[in-house]
Amino acid sequence: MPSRISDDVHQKQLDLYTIKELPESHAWRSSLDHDYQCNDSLESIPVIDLNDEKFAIENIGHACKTWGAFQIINHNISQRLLDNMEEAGKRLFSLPMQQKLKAARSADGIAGYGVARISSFFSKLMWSEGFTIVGSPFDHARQLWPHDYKKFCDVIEEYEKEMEKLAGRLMWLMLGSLGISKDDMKWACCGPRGECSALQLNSYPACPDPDRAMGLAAHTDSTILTILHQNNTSGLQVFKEGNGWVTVPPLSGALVINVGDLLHILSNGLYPSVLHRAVVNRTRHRLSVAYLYGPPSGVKISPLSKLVDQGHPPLYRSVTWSEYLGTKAKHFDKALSSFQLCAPRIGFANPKDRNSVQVG
Ligand SMILES: C=C1C[C@]23C[C@@]1(O)CC[C@H]2[C@@]12CCC[C@@](C)(C(=O)O1)[C@H]2[C@@H]3C(=O)O
Ligand SMILES: O=C(O)CCC(=O)C(=O)O
Ligand SMILES: [Fe+2]
Repeated sequence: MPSRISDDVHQKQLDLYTIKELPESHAWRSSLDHDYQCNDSLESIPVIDLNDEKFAIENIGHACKTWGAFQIINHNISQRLLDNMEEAGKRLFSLPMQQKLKAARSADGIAGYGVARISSFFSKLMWSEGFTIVGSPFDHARQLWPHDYKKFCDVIEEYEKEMEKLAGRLMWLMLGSLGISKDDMKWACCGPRGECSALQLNSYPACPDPDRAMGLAAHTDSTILTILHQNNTSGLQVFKEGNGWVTVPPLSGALVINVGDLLHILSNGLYPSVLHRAVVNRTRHRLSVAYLYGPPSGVKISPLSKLVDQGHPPLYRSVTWSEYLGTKAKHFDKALSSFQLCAPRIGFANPKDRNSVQVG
């Protein structure tokens, strides 16, 4: 695993839209590096129709076990809202750099504009910029558009509201496929939970040397589940044991669902969190919006008692979301295993370091 690197370069955000040649600071590898290649010839993550709930539960269970990710269609999020969200992201990232920096994420903060938070674990920089929203985007939006922030705030508010409903529904479908009911997990049924999520807007400008660059390095999300909207440009890849890296093709109107580390813990390792990354492209700008869904802040997450017995001891100790996020921020891909109680039954362990920098 890369250890945390603390130098100045990670605080700097270059204007990637104007660079004509890949700088050494962003060159992750030689274009001949086989570890980087992706294997798209076989299969991709399942596409599940939520209109057919009975089939959906079965298919979701299978997808969570085998891929840790799937796409959904007929999810009831309107195309209008997805388009508006994409438009809001474009409007944000196309601002001049000095304007975007007015909403920069502070050194110890979570929300705002900046390089990928996981950058500090790598010696090379990623070919992307991000904007994180936790709760209301009002303060940052006002800094970005002092006279015209309402449009952005309205879209974000509607998007967060709709995503929260969808995330709750998906959580029950995913847990339902393990035989878990609302009675087994009382904490998840309580009232409004606006504070249990974050919205991450990612922008990947066209890159002059995409084979040597990295959009967003391989990681798992520290969530129960993540709902990802990608524009019509591919870039997201998921890692499947036995297959390697597999592209998730953008399907118009579909949303990508990732199993996060907290569902990995809740399911006692039955639904492993998915390792994923974003690669970049020579000609097209890519945009993605991730809705990161977690439990209410005070709730302790541990393997669900229904999934634990003498033959299946709990594999993880309990942890709150904020404790987990803190551990992830410090230890990155060692976070999950640091909560492990004993050796896992299934094949999952910390993946080999697939982000290692090989220059040459
Ligand atoms: C709720 C969160 C998950 C996240 C850290 C954060 O506090 C807000 C940003 C999230 C994100 C998005 C990109 C990938 C990721 C690993 C990162 O660096 O920032 C995730 C974080 C996470 O899941 O740990
Ligand atoms: O851009 C993508 O497809 C991936 C984004 C992502 O993994 C994230 O925001 O956590
Ligand atoms: Fe992610």
